[in-house]
Amino acid sequence: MSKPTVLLIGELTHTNQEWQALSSKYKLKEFRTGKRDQFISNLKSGEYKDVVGLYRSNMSVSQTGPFDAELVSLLPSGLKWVCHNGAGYDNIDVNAVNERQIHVSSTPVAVDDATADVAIFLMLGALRQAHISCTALRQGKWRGGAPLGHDPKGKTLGILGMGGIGRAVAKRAQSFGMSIIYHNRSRLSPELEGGATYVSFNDLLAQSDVLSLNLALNAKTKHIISAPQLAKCKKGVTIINTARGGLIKEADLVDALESGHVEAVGLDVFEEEPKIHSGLVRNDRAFLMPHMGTWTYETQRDMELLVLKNLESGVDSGKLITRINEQKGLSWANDGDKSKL
Ligand SMILES: NC(=O)c1ccc[n+]([C@@H]2O[C@H](COP(=O)([O-])OP(=O)(O)OC[C@H]3O[C@@H](n4cnc5c(N)ncnc54)[C@H](O)[C@@H]3O)[C@@H](O)[C@H]2O)c1
Repeated sequence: MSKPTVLLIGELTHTNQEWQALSSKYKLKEFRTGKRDQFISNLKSGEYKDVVGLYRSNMSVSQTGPFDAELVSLLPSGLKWVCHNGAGYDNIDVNAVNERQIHVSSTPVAVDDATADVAIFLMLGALRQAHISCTALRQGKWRGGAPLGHDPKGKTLGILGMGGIGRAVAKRAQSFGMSIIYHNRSRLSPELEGGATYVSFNDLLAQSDVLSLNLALNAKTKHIISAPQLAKCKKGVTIINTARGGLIKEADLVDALESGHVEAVGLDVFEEEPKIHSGLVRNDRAFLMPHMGTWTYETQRDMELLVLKNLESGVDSGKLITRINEQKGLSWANDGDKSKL
């Protein structure tokens, strides 16, 4: 029997050996570099017609563009497994893949600690308005007139989206002496809540001293924080976003920051990356990072390994380890015991 064919899209950084080792049981194809036009032409020419599973990532969007309805419609008819590197997968049209019954995995869990670390880093940086003193120091101005910052101790941290990362942020923030409230699609079990208090969305806005966004971006959550929600926040609130830029209407956030209603922000993600609203760049009370949530050796390797494990598990046993939420419970997408993460 011939070996199944799998396709790598984009580069691997830490697991090239593991990928090559798969050649013992699969035929390997690669599209590491190139552009969308070329990828589409390869699809149309039948170069990938035998591919049953593929590896892609948030980074490989620069090679193929998003897996939108156009691209999904051109994927080989025998393709069953799309294994995605990234906890967020807003660059995959979930309706289009579901219509074709293509199974999709992402990389939750592996990203939790590193992204939560960045959320805490941004929170402390924003509370201290660290941008001002760090910039002044390099300009030879020592503290440069930096204002006094704020301690996290005794403050209320509100978490919107209490999934893997939200819970990891909560755990860290508790050790700073913060009280934690959260809002989620559904209330968690006491075990998962870990001492955090479930509140309504409006109460979350009204009671948080620091508001951390930790939910996925989709049609329902786009601009979930814009002018009306910002108006409901406490005056002087600090806003942290490590999830996706499109959750916040950036122009409204800039207005609220300039008026002082929002005292400081800590942002890792932006509405039109890599473009950043000029009102954020010029504001000293904005502590900014260029989407570095999972940017560590250990986490990047763990994520790549998890994608390869999903690919193997899909192709070899017909089950994914970390299937995307939108496919859980669908009759054609049953992972049995495997979907436990
Ligand atoms: N900055 C980075 O580098 C980086 C790294 C990893 C993940 N992320 C982003 O972080 C997001 C969260 O990741 P995760 O692994 O914790 O996801 P997750 O699926 O474990 O958790 C998301 C939570 O949000 C909740 N939620 C969804 N819609 C909601 C709504 N309208 N209101 C309230 N809660 C809602 C869900 O119920 C779930 O509990 C990802 O979607 C991804 O976009 C960013």
